[in-house]
Amino acid sequence: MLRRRRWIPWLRRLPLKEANSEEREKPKLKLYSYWMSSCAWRVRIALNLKGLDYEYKTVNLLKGDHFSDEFQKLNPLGYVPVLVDEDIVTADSFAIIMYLEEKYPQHSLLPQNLQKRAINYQAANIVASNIQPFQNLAVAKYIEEKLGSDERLSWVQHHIKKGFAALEKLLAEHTGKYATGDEVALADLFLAPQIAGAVKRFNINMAEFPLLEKLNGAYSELPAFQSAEPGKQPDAPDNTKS
Ligand SMILES: N[C@@H](CCC(=O)N[C@@H](CS)C(=O)NCC(=O)O)C(=O)O
Repeated sequence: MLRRRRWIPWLRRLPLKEANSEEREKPKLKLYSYWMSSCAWRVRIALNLKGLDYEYKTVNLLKGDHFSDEFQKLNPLGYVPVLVDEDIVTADSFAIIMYLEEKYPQHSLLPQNLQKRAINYQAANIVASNIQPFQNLAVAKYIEEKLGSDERLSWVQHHIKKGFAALEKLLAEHTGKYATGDEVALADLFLAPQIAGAVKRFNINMAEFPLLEKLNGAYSELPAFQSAEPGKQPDAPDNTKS
């Protein structure tokens, strides 16, 4: 005779319990980063703001780790940063931050106001598309080889100043304590590393860019920004540790 299974109410709770323990065992996020990389720095700020723990994987750009087959499987362009979240691999800081924003919506980086949101996209992309690519290691090295080291510096400075001048105008009517108001948003994650790098690495006089200089002061007081700084990273040389 076929015996009908008795419904045992507590069994219903089992899958939920399993899901919770799986959740706890989830591998941490992995960030492929290099201490000096301004692009990885943007993502480190996003991870900190969202309170996400991650494993730091060093890709030493000066030793050429980014040319290895292993790394190029993660990003065929061979650039840091790359984020691995279980089986999802994302390269490019903008793409990674948008991915984090969707998957981990806590501490949103996108203002509700559409105008502010659009300004955030624009300002972030001025840094990501119209400034940083001109100072990128590979490009700067190429300019130096072709034209010499003086030209390398003036090339980079020219593009930083052009971008900064545009940002000063763009943000003038939107800025508050941070780029587009009194909340930290997407643009700030791109501006902080770019301004700090301009001052420390490329000798830019920020007196020409008072709005950006003021923002830089505000960023330097935020713990999420501080712990993303190059000198705080595990692969930073001892003499740069802060
Ligand atoms: N658009 C990319 C750019 C990535 C990029 O240029 N990364 C730099 C470090 S900031 C890099 O890996 N450079 C290696 C090279 O130039 O060979 C992003 O935002 O992630």
